[in-house]
Amino acid sequence: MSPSVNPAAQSGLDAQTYSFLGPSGTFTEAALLQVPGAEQATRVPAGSVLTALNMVESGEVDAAMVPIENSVEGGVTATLDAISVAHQLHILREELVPISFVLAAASPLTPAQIRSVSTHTHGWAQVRRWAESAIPGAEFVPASSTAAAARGLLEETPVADAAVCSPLVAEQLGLHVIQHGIEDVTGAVTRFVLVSRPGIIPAMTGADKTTIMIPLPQDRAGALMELLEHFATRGVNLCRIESRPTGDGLGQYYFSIDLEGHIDEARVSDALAGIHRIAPGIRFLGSYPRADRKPQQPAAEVSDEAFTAAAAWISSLETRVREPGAGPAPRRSRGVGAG
Ligand SMILES: O=C(O)C(=O)Cc1ccccc1
Repeated sequence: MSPSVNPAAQSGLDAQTYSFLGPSGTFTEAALLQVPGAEQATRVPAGSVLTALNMVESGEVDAAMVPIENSVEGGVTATLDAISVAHQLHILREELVPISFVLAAASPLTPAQIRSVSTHTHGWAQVRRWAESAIPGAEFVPASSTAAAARGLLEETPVADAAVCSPLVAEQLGLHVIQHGIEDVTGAVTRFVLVSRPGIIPAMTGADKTTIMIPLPQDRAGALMELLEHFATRGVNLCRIESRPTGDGLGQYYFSIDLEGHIDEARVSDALAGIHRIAPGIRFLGSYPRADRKPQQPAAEVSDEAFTAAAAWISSLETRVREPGAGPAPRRSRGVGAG
C-alpha cells in the first residue's frame, strides 16, 4: 500500500499490520479501529497482551494495540510491566475508549439463576459493586478478555452462566442481554496505546505526552523527591505516576510515568537528562500526541526560547575561560553579573 492511499501513513503511522488483545469484539479492538487506516489494515487478534507485544517484537506485525490505564482501576499492570521492563518497544499513539458493560447469557436467564460470571479482571473490577447487590454469591471466572468471556458462553461446555462484555459483542454473538449499563462508575474511560519497535518518534504537536520508566535508585534517602524536583523545576507536569516491582527482588521498584510534553522540548529533555545522572537506568518509552488534544502552555521561564537563551549565556561565559598557565582566572561570584 503506498503512503498516498494509506490514511495510517498520512497520520505519521505507516503500520500495515496490527496485533491487538482479541478476540474480535474487545474494547481493545474498538481502540484500534479508531486509528486512521486500521480498518483497511491487517488486524491479528492475540490471546493476551504479552502475545500481542511479542508479535511486534518478532516482526510478525508492525504495531500492537493494548490497554494501559483505566479511569477506575488504574494501570493495566501486564502492559506496564511488559513495555517498561521486558520489551524494547515505543508508544506511538494513545486512544481513549468510553467503557460500558452488559450482563449477557446464551439463554434468557434471570439474575437469580446466575451462579458464575466470566469476564476480564478489569471488567470485573468495574462492575463488582453492581454484582454484589444484583447477583450476590456468583462466582467470578477470569477470562483473557471481555469478548473471550462472551464467546466462552457458546462453547459446548460453557465457561460460566453469564458474561460481562460490551453491548456490541453481545449483539454480534446473539446473546441475551440480562442487564445494560452495569458499570459501577458511569463515564469510565480506558486508555489504550499503540506500540511498535523503536524507530521514528511522532512529531511534536504542542499537545503531547511522554512515557518513561525510572528504576528507583537504591539506598538513597529522598531519591523520589530528587527525581520529582527535576520535573518541578522545569515546569513539567506529570499525568500518571505508578510504582511497580521490577521483579528482581523485594523492595526493587520502578516508576512508570507519563508527563505532559515531547522529548523535542528542552524542558522535557533537560529534566530527563538530569534524572539520568541519578537513575542511569531510565528508559524513554515514547513521545506521542495526546488523545484529548489538550494543548500545553509552558510558562515563559521553561519555554524552548528560555533554554536557548540560557545556553547562549553559558556559551558566552565559556569564551572567557583562560588558557592554561595564564594565571588565576577571576573568580566568578554568584548572582552578581558573572557574565
Ligand atoms: O477485554 C477487553 O475487551 C479489553 O479490551 C480489555 C479491557 C477490559 C475491561 C475494560 C477495558 C479493557
